[in-house]
Amino acid sequence: MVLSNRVGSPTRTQKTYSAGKARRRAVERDSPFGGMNQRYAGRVRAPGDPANTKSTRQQKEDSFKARITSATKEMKALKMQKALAEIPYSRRARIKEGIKSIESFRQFDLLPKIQAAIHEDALKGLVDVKPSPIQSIAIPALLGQSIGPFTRTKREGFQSFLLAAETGSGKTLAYLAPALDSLKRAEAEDEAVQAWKERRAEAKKLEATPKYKGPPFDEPHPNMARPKVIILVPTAELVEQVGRVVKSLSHQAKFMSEMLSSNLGASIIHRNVFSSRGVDVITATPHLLASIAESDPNVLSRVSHLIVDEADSLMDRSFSPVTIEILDKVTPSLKQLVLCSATIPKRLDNLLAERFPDMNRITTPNLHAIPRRIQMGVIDVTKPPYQNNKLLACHDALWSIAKESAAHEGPEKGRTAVRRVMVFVNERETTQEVADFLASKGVNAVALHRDTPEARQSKMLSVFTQNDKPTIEKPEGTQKRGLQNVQVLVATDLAARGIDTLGVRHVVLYDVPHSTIDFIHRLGRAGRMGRRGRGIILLDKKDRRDVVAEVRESMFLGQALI
Ligand SMILES: Nc1ncnc2c1ncn2[C@@H]1O[C@H](COP(=O)(O)OP(=O)(O)OP(=O)(O)O)[C@@H](O)[C@H]1O
Repeated sequence: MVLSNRVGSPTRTQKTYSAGKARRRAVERDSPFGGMNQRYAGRVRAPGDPANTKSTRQQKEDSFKARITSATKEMKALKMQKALAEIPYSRRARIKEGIKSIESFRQFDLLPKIQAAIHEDALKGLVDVKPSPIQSIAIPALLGQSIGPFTRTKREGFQSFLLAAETGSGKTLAYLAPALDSLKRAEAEDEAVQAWKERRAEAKKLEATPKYKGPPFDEPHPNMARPKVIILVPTAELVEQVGRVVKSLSHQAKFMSEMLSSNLGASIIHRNVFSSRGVDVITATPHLLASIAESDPNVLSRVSHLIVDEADSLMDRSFSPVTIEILDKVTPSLKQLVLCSATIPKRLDNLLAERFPDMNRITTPNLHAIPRRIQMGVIDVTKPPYQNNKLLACHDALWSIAKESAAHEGPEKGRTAVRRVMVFVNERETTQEVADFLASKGVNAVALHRDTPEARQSKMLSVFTQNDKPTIEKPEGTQKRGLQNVQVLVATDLAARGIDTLGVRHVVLYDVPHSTIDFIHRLGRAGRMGRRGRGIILLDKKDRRDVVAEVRESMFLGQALI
């Protein structure tokens, strides 16, 4: 018995069979049904194609690459309504390289008082402060300084910019610092304001003397009710949030700011904006500002900087008429228009290309990618023990968060950290249903939606925006007690845009979001500015598993969603 040394080679029958198979395949490929039921989309080469002369190895490599690209394209085409504009990876790499050279805010041509306000007020308490990627690119570009990946932009008419960066990446400071810098420089050159300041300083000195009996200084400020910088945001909460940052910078940088939202009563708005004090910066919702401008057109007569934060919302169908109306009114005096957003939906992309073809688009390398520091887990609600009971699954998700927190020994013995969790749903009605169910199980849960009174909305959200680390006495034993250390806000997309939820590490996606844009905004409430975060998504039978799988894969690979 001798073993054959040709055991690896195909037999004659096998050879004939393979040749036949190859021939049949070639015929099928050219038939009207060619290309169907194939594992990979192949490429039929015509005789004489230069690719035929490539080495076998090269051909194999090419076909592998083609297979991967076509498989990825096919997969991407399947999903998510292709809602987001695509940004080529070559451009992202170029920007990433440019950012490396920026290590400190001191590298920017910002006035010393603005630098001081950033370090000592806006980012107070943080050590080793470094500009975030969007700040590294946007601040020099808006200042017209040639450092980083963007070169100096041309200055004629008004300049327009789009700042697009991930959620929680410091966009507010990226647009505020250059706008305030420009405001202070213009003020230094404004003779009327300087003369008024001198007169006021003298009058104040006089008023401080004990013998002075005359009237107090009440000469109107030259900028009375005529702001130079306007920041538009979509909701009253954001007016307060952004307005607070502006106010914090105003102490050192010395300017006057106001907030306009329906949360503040109409009389307060009237008293503040039309008082004899000047106002330099206004943070407002578009509708309120437009209605004030209607009664007094002078309000918008000297605006040099218009900032549209959350531009993907403010340029959508419901807001865009009023946003554009304000833009048209400020255009004669405008120097810079800045649109700011965490996502560039295709619709916004097209609108900008049409209306502002010369817009400077400033995007970060990781735009549209959910950071890898956010983990996402999935609970399949169709499986036991849930049997399509989503409410139960949501309760269990919170239970696992509570347990994880209780297991973590905090700095104080016998105490456990309180976890603030945001649960996002698609429909307003579901918020109350979920909150009521959780409350019936002893969870501290509240519902927030468009019908919640605005003052109450702010109060609810304020718990989740605090950057503190509350603790409670460590619960023992029963499940009910275990859930005392979670605080839950059940909300619609209303709470998903722009709110700086620094106190949130966990987000539960009760419903699968309608688009990648909503995925980005909702998951973006956790893991802000370099922090870690966790998302849990509940999948029921009507949900698109392929979409969720793809989002998870993109998150794992650190790739942009489309
Ligand atoms: N350079 C920095 N270093 C550390 N923290 C920063 C820096 N810049 C801003 N922050 C902090 O990061 C947090 C998020 O900033 P901000 O709200 O501006 O993010 P955003 O990009 O506007 O988010 P969103 O897209 O959700 O609106 C804030 O609490 C802010 O104080």
